[in-house]
Amino acid sequence: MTKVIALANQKGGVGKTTTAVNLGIGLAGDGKKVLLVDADAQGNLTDSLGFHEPDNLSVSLATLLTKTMLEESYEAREGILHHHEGVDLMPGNIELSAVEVSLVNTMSRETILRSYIDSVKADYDYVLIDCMPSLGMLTINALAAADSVIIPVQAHYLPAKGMTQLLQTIARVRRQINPKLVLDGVLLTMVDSRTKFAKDISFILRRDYGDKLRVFNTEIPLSVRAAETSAKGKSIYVHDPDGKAAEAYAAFTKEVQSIGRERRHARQHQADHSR
Ligand SMILES: Nc1ncnc2c1ncn2[C@@H]1O[C@H](COP(=O)(O)OP(=O)(O)OP(=O)(O)O)[C@@H](O)[C@H]1O
Ligand SMILES: [Mg+2]
Repeated sequence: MTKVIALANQKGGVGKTTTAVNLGIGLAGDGKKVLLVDADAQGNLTDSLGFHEPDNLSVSLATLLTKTMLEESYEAREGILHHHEGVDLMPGNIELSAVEVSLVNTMSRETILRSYIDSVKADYDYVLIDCMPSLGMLTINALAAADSVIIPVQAHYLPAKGMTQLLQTIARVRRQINPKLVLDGVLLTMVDSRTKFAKDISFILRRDYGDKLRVFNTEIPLSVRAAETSAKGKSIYVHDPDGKAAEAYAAFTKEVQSIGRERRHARQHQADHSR
C-alpha cells in the first residue's frame, strides 16, 4: 500500500522542503520506492534536487494537473525525473501559480492533485508532497490527496495562531473531502541545542493542542550543513554523512516508518476484536 504524506505549514521557511528531500531520500535508502511531488510554485524542491532551473522544464506538475482538469490523457510516467540518490520527482515551477488560479473555477477543484497522484502511486511505497507556504487551493489539494500530514515547525518561533488555523484547515478537509486524513505530527526543525526553545515549544504545543498532537521524538538540529544541501542538489546523507543533521533525518525516517507500522497494528487489532 502506498502512503501519501503532505508536508504542510503555511508559515514560510520552516523546513518543509528540506524535510521532503531528506525524508524522501532516507526512505529510499531504506529500500522504499519514493516519489517526491513539488506542489510549490517556487520550485524549491525541484531546485534542491539539482534541477536548478525548474521554470525551464517543459513538463511539470502544472502540465499534468492541467491535463487532469481537462480530462486529457497522459503517459503514466510523463514528466517524472529521477535523482541519483534513488528518488523520483514530479517537478514543480512557476506555472503552478496559474494552475492554482484556474482550479478555482474547476469541477472537483479540491481533488485534481489526488486524481493525478492516484494515477501514478501504484509504483511507489511513499509519495511525499512538498506544499507551498499558504493554505490556498494547492495546499487543500495536497491535504485532500494525502493519507497523513507532517507539520515542520521552526523551533524558535511560537507557532501560536498559525498552528490553530492549520489544524482547523486539516480538520475541515477531513470532514468535507478526505475522511481518512490523519495528522502524523509536528517535526521541530532548526533546533539550536544551546537554547531551550525546542522544549518550550513542545510544551506549548502539548498544552494548547493536547495529546492528540504528536510531536516527533526526533528534532532536526540547526545546521549550516543542512542549509547548504539545496545549492548542491544533494541530501544531507551525502553532503555531510557524519553530521548531526544526517543522524537526525535518519532517525526521523525510522520514526515515520514506525508510525505506519503502529497504525497497521492498531487497525489489525480493531479488526480482530470486531469479529
Ligand atoms: N536544519 C536546518 N538548519 C539550518 N538551516 C536549515 C535547516 N533546514 C533548512 N534550513 C534552511 O532554512 C531555509 C528554509 O528551509 P526550507 O526551504 O526547507 O523551508 P520551507 O518550509 O520549505 O520554506 P517555504 O515555506 O519557502 O517553502 C532554507 O534556506 C534551508 O536551507
Ligand atoms: Mg519549501
